[in-house]
Amino acid sequence: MTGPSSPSSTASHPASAAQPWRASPCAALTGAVRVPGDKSMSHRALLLGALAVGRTTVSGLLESEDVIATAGAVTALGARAVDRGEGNWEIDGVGIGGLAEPQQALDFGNSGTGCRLMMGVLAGHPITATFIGDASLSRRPMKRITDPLSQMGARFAGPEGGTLPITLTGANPPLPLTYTLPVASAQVKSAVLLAGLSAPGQTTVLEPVRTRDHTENMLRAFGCEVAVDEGPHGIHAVRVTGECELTPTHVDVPADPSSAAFPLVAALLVEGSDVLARDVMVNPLRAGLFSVLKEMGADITFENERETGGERVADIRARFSSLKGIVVPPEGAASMIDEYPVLAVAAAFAEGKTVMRGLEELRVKESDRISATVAMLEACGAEVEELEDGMIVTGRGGRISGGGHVLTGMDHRIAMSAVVAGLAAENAVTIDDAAMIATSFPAFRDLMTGLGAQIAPTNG
Ligand SMILES: O=C(O)C1=C[C@@H](OP(=O)(O)O)[C@@H](O)[C@H](O)C1
Ligand SMILES: C=C(OP(=O)(O)O)C(=O)O
Repeated sequence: MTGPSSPSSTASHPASAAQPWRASPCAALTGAVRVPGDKSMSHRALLLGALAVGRTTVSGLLESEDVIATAGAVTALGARAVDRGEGNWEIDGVGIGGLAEPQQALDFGNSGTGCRLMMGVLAGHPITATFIGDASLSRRPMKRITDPLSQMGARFAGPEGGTLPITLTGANPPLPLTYTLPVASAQVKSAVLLAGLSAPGQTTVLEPVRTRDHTENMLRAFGCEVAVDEGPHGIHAVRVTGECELTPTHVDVPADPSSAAFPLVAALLVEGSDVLARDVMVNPLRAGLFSVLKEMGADITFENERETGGERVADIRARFSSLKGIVVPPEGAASMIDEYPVLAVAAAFAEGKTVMRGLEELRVKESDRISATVAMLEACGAEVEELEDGMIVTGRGGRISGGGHVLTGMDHRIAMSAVVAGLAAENAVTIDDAAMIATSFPAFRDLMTGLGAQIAPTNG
């Protein structure tokens, strides 16, 4: 690919804005919290709202940097996303095919989901748009998206390696496609389905391993027919029929299980703790962490299980527990893909070996999350072995020493996991930069200190 030169100002967090923190051993964490709205659903609510005809309303939208980048892109494309305060948003949708060419490059900051799903949306629009992001997003692979969307007729210009900046010219109309996912990725699945909305006929994504199905669920809520069936060898086929009209609706976004993981794991590790996380989305394709922790002996209970807006929701209670190491089933990786860094922290406090494999995808997240997690645990005095596709953590069934300094590598989940380690370890843990936490969980420190955590900015 050839195309635009590197963006001039895409790093949302220049080095000068680094925010070093110290997380110190604390007494019991107690209380009830409501972590912010689910990130995956928030991106999708904005995108489907933009593609509907008329006004969609959203409550509980996650107002983090990643999601705000998507809201900005939606508005730059002519579908106004308006903040009505306290997580309530309105999106004035322009209909499938109705988005306008943006005046400037679309900057997705640190967000793989926003960027990749929007590529799918715009692949079905006869317009040209340039996608840029911060240093982390500019390293992440985009060929996984541009390959299927090229088969649908979209054109891409960008660096040979298939990274941002990329200029996309949409197809008019795109061709329907049947596509087998080469990696277990809900972002790739969603990009193809979203492009398929503009295609005359049926677009099918074949999933050898099931991934989060929020795009499918939310498309149904907007009145679009999505068929899911299980074929030979357990391969799931997800089909959308294009050229439909999306009807505006109200989306109520439940709390994000990937964010709830941090206070809940901290409660398991800090002696005497008892924490309740309210309204957490527990879609089985997202809730793998909680099953694994229970298998490790965690005292975790789902209370008040119910359904909200097409998704299962529960209040989750976690109490201090003695954990034991297990072999984490690799086939469940997609259902907890963002939770491995904090699971690895829990494993470091468990008795015995926890084996985590089948995690190649972790190498292409905001950081190389296998290397970054291993380095984090080593800095905190834990025993860990890095594997090509995962890691083995050996715990001694008690507190780890802590006392280390963790490099977060522009990765919010490494930063929050290191904080959890510091709260439960024998000695404080410092992190070089907490700034990225705002990409998914801006209120993290306030929420955690409200439970009794000791987390403070330092002078570096
Ligand atoms: O579709 C989504 O909302 C997401 C899918 C996952 O990425 P992959 O599709 O790359 O696995 C996950 O890591 C990301 O945080 C959110
Ligand atoms: C991988 C993540 O997000 P994204 O791919 O949207 O950047 C994450 O939030 O852990």
